[in-house]
Amino acid sequence: MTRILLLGFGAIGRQLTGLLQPEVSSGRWALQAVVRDVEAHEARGSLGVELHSNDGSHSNDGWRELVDRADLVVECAGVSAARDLGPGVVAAGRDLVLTSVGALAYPDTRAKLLQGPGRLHITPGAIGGFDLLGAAAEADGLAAVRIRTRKLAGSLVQPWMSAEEAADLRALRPGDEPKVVFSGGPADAIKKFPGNVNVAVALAWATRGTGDSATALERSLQRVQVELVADPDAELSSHDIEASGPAGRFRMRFESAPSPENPRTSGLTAISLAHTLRRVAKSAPV
Ligand SMILES: NC(=O)C1=CN([C@@H]2O[C@H](COP(=O)(O)OP(=O)(O)OC[C@H]3O[C@@H](n4cnc5c(N)ncnc54)[C@H](OP(=O)(O)O)[C@@H]3O)[C@@H](O)[C@H]2O)C=CC1
Ligand SMILES: O=C([O-])CC(=O)C(=O)O
Repeated sequence: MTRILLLGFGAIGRQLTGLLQPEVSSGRWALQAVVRDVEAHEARGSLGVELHSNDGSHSNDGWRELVDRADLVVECAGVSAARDLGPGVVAAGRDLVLTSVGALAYPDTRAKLLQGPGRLHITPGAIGGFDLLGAAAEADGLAAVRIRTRKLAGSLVQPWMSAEEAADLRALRPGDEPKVVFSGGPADAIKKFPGNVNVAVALAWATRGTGDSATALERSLQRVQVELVADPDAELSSHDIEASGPAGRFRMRFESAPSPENPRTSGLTAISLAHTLRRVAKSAPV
């Protein structure tokens, strides 16, 4: 039996649990999750997942023990949790699947996550086409890579925004002009919008090309251009990717149904994560 430990059990963790029922109900995989408030999660329904607390009252030893007992750890909690707890997972020799890929934009976290001995797996999440983009980048075939993400204005309000900025976003109504809330590189974007632009860092990862992963990603993060748009007419989140260079010109658009539990998260993220887990489990018995 493969023991999978989820870090976080929100919209993605819960949808993922449903998607993994074939493996779970056949007894091949067992799921545990680390949450901050076990009672609150039990009230929402534990979906057959064994819940453990990470509310700060438990010693780090409790978390470490869970990691040691797991075959694979899957982060789906957020950039901050990924930065705090991810490095310890790979240092303990466990494989880690990262959903909050934005954690890789921080040089210190990136170095630790890529250091091993546990292996780091990146899920493409709410976007795709990484096979094509990765191949083109490896052949030095890309000179420019852009992503434009559109989301409902309310889902882009951040704690650091002034009351006026937040109110302006919330006041956007269908028919109003879309508002560009960020334009720049993925590293700055993820600092400002940690729950919205993990895809931009994942795109940089996919197009890093060859060579040492940390250095290649650093270069790739400089190349990717991000635009984040509050779109009052958006019914779904969308991601438009354009990559061009000697290999050609590639355009892709992703518009997935929202997560059933969190309208700011694309439902494709958990679907993609389930696929990543199956691929990881097949490539190496964890
Ligand atoms: N790569 C991609 O394409 C995408 C990546 N993401 C990433 O996935 C993350 C999760 O998304 P989603 O499931 O929609 O978000 P949710 O807010 O629905 O769920 C996140 C869960 O993680 C829990 N959590 C946060 N920190 C910790 C911690 N230290 N220990 C234990 N649990 C913790 C939260 O607990 P609590 O309820 O106590 O707050 C919450 O239940 C996003 O923040 C984003 O970083 C999201 C969308 C796409
Ligand atoms: O779910 C999405 O559409 C993308 C997202 O939030 C992220 O990349 O952080």
